[in-house]
Amino acid sequence: MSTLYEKIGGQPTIEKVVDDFHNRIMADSTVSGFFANTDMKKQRDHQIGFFSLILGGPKDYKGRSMDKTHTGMGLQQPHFDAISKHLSAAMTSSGVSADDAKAAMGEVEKLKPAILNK
Ligand code: HEM
Repeated sequence: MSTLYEKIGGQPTIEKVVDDFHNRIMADSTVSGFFANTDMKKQRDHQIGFFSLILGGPKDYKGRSMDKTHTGMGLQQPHFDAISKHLSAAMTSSGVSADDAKAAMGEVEKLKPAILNK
């Protein structure tokens, strides 16, 4: 059975999704401020590694755990919803099918308790 990572087109699609995702985040003033001190080049590498990992692709994520990463940011449900919306839109505009995008967002949804850990 092929993984979601393979189904959506592997590394090239993930790279496209992450670039589009970051453009959307930085254009949204409700969430862009959280990334004011973030090295977006490093963030790009980590996001590509992370999405590969959670979609069943190569396990070469080099970043921190989701609870450690987001702790102390005071994140609330609306922040999570905004970021999820940008990720979902980035997948659709990168050619990921509606079904595959929905399945991928299901994996992201599972991380919510760790990300909104306060
Ligand atoms: C929706 C699901 C989310 C996923 C899958 C996700 C994933 C990640 C990953 C993989 C990293 C890299 C960690 C590292 O480099 O060690 C990261 C960092 C970060 N995330 Fe998220 N995140 C999510 C939601 C959010 C939300 C809702 C916010 C705020 C609105 C946010 C703000 C940040 C910031 C500011 C960083 C960079 C921290 C730094 O500069 O060290 N994330 N996230």
